[in-house]
Amino acid sequence: MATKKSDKLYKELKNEKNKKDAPTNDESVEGKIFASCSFSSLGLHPTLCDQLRERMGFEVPTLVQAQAIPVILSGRHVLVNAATGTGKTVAYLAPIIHHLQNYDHRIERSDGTFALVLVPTRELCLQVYEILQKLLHRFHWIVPGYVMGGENRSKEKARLRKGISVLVATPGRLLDHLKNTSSFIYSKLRWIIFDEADRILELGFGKEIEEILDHLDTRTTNDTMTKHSGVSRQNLLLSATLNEKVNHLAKISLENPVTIGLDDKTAEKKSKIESLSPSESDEDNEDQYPSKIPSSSIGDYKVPTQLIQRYVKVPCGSRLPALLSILKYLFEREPSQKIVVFFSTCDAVDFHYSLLSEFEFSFHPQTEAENKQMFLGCKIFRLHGNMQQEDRRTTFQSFKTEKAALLLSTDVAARGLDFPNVRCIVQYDSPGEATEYVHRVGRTARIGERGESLLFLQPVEIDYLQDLEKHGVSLTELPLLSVFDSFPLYGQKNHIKKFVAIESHPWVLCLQKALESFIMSKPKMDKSAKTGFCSWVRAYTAHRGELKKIFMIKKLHLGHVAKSFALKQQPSLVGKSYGKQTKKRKRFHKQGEISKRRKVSSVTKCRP
Ligand SMILES: Nc1ncnc2c1ncn2[C@@H]1O[C@H](COP(=O)(O)OP(=O)(O)OP(=O)(O)O)[C@@H](O)[C@H]1O
Repeated sequence: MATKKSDKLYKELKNEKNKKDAPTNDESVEGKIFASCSFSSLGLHPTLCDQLRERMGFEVPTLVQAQAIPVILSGRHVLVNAATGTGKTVAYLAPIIHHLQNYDHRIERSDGTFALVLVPTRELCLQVYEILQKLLHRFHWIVPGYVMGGENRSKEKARLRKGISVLVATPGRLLDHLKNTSSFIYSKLRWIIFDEADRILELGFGKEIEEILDHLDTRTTNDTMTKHSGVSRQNLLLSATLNEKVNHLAKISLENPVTIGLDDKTAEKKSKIESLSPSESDEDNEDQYPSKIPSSSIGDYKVPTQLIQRYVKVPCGSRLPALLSILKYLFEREPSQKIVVFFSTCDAVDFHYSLLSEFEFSFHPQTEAENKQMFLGCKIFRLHGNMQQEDRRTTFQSFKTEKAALLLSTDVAARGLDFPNVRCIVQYDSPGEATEYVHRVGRTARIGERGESLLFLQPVEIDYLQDLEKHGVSLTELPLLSVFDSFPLYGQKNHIKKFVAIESHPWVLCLQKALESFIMSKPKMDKSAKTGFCSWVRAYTAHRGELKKIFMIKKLHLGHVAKSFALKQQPSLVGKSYGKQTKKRKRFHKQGEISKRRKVSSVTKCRP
């Protein structure tokens, strides 16, 4: 029951942030989303422009589209780095469709695949495929298709045999078909696009990508030559966080690429040109377009300028009541919205999903039983990599169409997914790498819309803010006590001392107690909480590099971690089962399964 007082607090925070972020003249270009030109002035075919307007509702191109489309039309290899939600998908699909529909001889299914879009996740694969379908509505002879993990191989083989002109794929399954589906024709392949290129590599697909490039005979033998002959090839790499990790991929797949958005000065210059004709864009300016990602791009990541980014400092033992209170507060402030909460593991998603779907609470204990109601009244979804493919697909589609809902997810939803009307991103478990922070928050504030994000940090993790700062990302604090104060307890508003600690706030104590009783009364939930706890601890110890110094399990009180899963047990009790699992794992490793297991666990964490 968020009150007017807290609404006022929110508005004040927002105004403060807006004042701070009000664009100066210099920044206005950066904050701008749309270009002041038309799709047709970029050189796209009139039918495609009609399609963009009528079917997609796109009147004018975004800035990145205005910059990228002419260059891609010109046939140059391209690296695109632009903030999340700025329209990169259409930026690469539109020029490809333009060329395909323009061929002298209409392309046929028997010609096989002309364009290949590689994406890191299944959901992104489906999303790109759907956009492709819309764009191809009037070009029925150009056939879109997809292949991805979790789908029926034989059905995919049959579709490939018939012929797919533009194929969207996840790397593993694509490689499988390249090796095993002899009827898959790709001799006329002209485009390879790596959407979310850095993530494809982070997920450990580097080897697969090299093998794919070898199969497609498209790997560069040196900086300027490709092995293939005949069809001219054009490769494109895109992400909001292209960084030095992509250099190797860029080197082996791109020839003299044009870089868009990597160097702010170049981007600004290009944005002023806006409608650049293909002939003006290329060869003469080769020096301007290095094949290596410039180091200036490595420091700062681009987040949407209108995004309000905040953090809350929450002691470990109060994390769960804090999460529930914030979610309730956000939905009461704006009932018709969507919120995504990110967790570090599949088990943590499952636990919180069951909890939030079942937890009832009485805000007026005097009349307890009859007055119990669901703590959150909204629809709740979950998404992670251990779910059945069909459930993943249903969740993805349903959450897209819902007007108000909550999605609990692992990083499987962090990249590229475009859910309309998501107003807030909550990062309950910290993302680790700054790149993942950027992509997670990028699920809101898309295409110039408003959005806010909230990062949960424990007091011992506060240095993570400095790590984000290094990448040009700065956050302001949300005063959590004001959120708690907004909840009436025992039928009245709290009248508590002003500077009470979070963990001793009456609302927090009351909610924690109710949560613990609830978990104790449900053996299934109790089991799920313990599993969630164990995998959470494991994930916490998996932070890499510099982040290891910030996210140190040794600094945490495991009893408080257990509390954050509403577990009353002493940590030793829960710790025993964790210990047992660790021992079991060690035995398993000794039996020579180590490499296989590592692969599985990294998949569970990274491709969750
Ligand atoms: N020219 C346009 N006019 C209006 N809306 C557009 C335009 N181009 C794209 N969009 C919409 O903008 C949203 C974001 O597009 P898209 O998913 O391609 O962004 P992105 O830059 O790839 O984001 P991410 O980096 O998160 O993958 C989508 O809902 C898309 O339909």
